[in-house]
Amino acid sequence: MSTQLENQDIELRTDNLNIYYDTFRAVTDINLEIPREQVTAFIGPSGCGKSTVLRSINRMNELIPGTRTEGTIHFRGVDIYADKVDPVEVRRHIGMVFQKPNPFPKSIYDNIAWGAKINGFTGDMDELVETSLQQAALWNEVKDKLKQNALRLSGGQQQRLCIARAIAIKPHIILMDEPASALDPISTTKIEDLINELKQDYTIVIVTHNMQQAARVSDKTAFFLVDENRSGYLVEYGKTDEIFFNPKNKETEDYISGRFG
Ligand SMILES: Nc1ncnc2c1ncn2[C@@H]1O[C@H](COP(=O)(O)OP(=O)(O)OP(=O)(O)O)[C@@H](O)[C@H]1O
Repeated sequence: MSTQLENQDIELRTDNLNIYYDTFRAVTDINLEIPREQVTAFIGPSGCGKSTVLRSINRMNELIPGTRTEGTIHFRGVDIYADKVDPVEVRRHIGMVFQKPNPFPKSIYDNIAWGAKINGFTGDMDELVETSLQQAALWNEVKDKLKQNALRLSGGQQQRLCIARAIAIKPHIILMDEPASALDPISTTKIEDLINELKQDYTIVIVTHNMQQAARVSDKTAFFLVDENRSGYLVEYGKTDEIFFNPKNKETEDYISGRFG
């Protein structure tokens, strides 16, 4: 997939995105411009379609039978749902980290090396493993036990390993679906610090139920609600400071003040 940047500041754009599970329209007319090398947070009550939109960004939704996507998503100028585009290739550019850490039941080293090999990496594997672990702020904790099974790491370490695994493929975007919700406060802080570091090199989109977390880590925030048909829609999208402290929309204000104020 050869990409071309339309606008250097915009990494990805959705236009009139509608996503269905069979006949149920889970989200309606989502129009978003995700800025490059910044953090965008998706917030809103349960069921408003945050994860659905997130998964559509790297075509993970298609792995769920009965899903249908209308509208377009352009990543660096390329329509990622076009017929000629391979979804596996899309996922190489747009990686994902899930709510529950899901390392492979293999060594720490192999967790990183395996994905890179499958994706055709032929360079110095030791170096890739080290730099990926360093970027994920895990290297110092695991450098002496790279052959140990990853499942023996703590939950927070496992999640940073999953981030290292995503980074090793050298994506442009990392999608994170509630990446810290299963972790203790100290591990959560580490993940948040890491997100702040990573945005120097990556575009990050994060779903979170934690308003404080959205306020701390994101540059832009998208607030979703459901309409009378239970379909999710975008109420307001803008700079995080404005969404939290000076929202334009009454519904945003009510939600933020109820959950955050
Ligand atoms: N695999 C699926 N099959 C059918 N319906 C689904 C599926 N996944 C999600 N939905 C429905 O789509 C809507 C949006 O769900 P989604 O998980 O995207 O919302 P969310 O805002 O991420 O919720 P939460 O905050 O609880 O994770 C909901 O009505 C949900 O029931």
